[in-house]
Amino acid sequence: MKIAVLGTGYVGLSTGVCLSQIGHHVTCIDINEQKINQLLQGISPIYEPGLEDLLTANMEAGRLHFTTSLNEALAGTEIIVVAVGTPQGDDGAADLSYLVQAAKDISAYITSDTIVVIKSTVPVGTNDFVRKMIEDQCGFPVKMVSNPEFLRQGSAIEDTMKADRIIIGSENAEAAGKIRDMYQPLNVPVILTSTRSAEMIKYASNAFLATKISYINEIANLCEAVGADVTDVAKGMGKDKRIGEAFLNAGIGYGGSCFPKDVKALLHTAGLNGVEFPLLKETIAINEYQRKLLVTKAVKRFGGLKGKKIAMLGLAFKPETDDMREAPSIPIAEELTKFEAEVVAYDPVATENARKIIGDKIKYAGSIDQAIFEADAVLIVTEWNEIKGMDVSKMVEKMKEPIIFDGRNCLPEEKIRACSSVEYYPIGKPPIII
Ligand SMILES: NC(=O)C1=CN([C@@H]2O[C@H](COP(=O)(O)OP(=O)(O)OC[C@H]3O[C@@H](n4cnc5c(N)ncnc54)[C@H](O)[C@@H]3O)[C@@H](O)[C@H]2O)C=CC1
Ligand SMILES: O=C(O)[C@H]1O[C@H](OP(=O)(O)OP(=O)(O)OC[C@H]2O[C@@H](n3ccc(=O)[nH]c3=O)[C@H](O)[C@@H]2O)[C@H](O)[C@@H](O)[C@@H]1O
Repeated sequence: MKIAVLGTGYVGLSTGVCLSQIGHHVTCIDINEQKINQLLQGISPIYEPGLEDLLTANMEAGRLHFTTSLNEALAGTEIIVVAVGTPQGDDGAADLSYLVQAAKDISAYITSDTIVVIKSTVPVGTNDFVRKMIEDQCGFPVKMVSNPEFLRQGSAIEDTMKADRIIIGSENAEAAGKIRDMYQPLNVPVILTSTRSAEMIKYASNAFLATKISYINEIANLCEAVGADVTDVAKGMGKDKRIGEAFLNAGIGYGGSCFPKDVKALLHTAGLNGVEFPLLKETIAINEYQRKLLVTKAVKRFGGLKGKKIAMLGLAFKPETDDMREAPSIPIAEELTKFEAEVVAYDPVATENARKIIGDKIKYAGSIDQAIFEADAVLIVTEWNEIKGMDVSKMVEKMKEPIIFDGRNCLPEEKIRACSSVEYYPIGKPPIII
């Protein structure tokens, strides 16, 4: 099939690469010339394991193309997949301005046979609204399909090629069937729904996962108060198949480009429709509290942070990505500087992106050793393998005081116990003090 993908972010690129990998001819288009120039050289503009290899292989095989030209991408194409950003607007609602522009862009090129697939995460009713917009401009009925994406950054390719399910929402059975055929080589279970249900499935899934995280974080806070261990509690809960083990890692709250904005957008949709949804309000409130928890703990331990050298290990919102959108490291750095601490941060790949957001109110180190040298405390913010694998006994020897606040519960207990002197404060577990 001949397919065009609008947007070369995490979703557009992963979709383009995976559809070409299963034999389709795909042209990806972006308004960002710099991204397209990089892609034309076979360079991925984002850090995503495995992406660049598949990108270059499919380009060399002649199945994957990149352009900034609407005409080149859209003329004569059978399927147009829209994967542009839908960031958070000022009022918490999804900002649909990129989508509206994309709809205007494509309406000049589509025919009555073209299928328009919206893969971006969009509020319920958006497919109907976009269809009307395009139909008003082109003057014939348009075949729309809602096909939300469920990939995670850091495992985008694996998640796309081996998805748990593919949601195809459409009021047009022929269009839905064609999109099912498009994905057929992936051999993944397909669920056919209305467009509105498909749109809702995406938000309901993300909000549920975010709520699961806030729930375990609240249990963690209670575990600390009563002397229980949240890791054991989560393990014990997760073995119940009705609960499941995934997304029960307590920590410093969820971040990233989607959970924070999607939970708020769903709450906004609820409000517009007269549904209060207090559960989601609590999910957000718990997350806000959790994001600052490491600083709260450090302030409690030291009685104040003025002049203390604090090493932040990890900046990206999660490992295996250089994405800093809504990363907990941002409010943590802000809080630490508010308390006049001297902050030195290290991240294996996200430093450049972090510098653009956090700026020079903190220092950036080129290695873990540099960051922790003579530090009064270490705050573990992202559980990169390099950070999990550190030699903790050697590390604490280089610090002024051997104090560690582990926001991801990622350092193995035996490594802590092997230290001759340490104060280790995890989340939702008793501290280890030697
Ligand atoms: N990042 C993720 O892990 C996931 C994101 N999503 C959703 O997918 C959508 C896209 O997300 P990301 O890929 O992270 O976005 P992104 O912000 O990384 O990339 C979006 C791209 O679209 C381009 N763009 C904007 N307007 C355009 C137009 N008119 N024509 C062509 N290109 C245009 C931008 O230049 C940018 O390169 C969002 O709705 C997001 O909520 C869904 C699942 C996972
Ligand atoms: O809509 C989206 O953009 C995507 O959002 C998330 O994917 P992603 O944001 O890439 O990353 P996750 O692995 O879900 O982690 C999100 C945040 O939750 C945190 N988290 C995750 C799991 C957990 O047990 N505990 C926890 O604190 C992570 O540290 C991270 O900050 C969803 O997992 C994807 O299914 C969805 O497609």
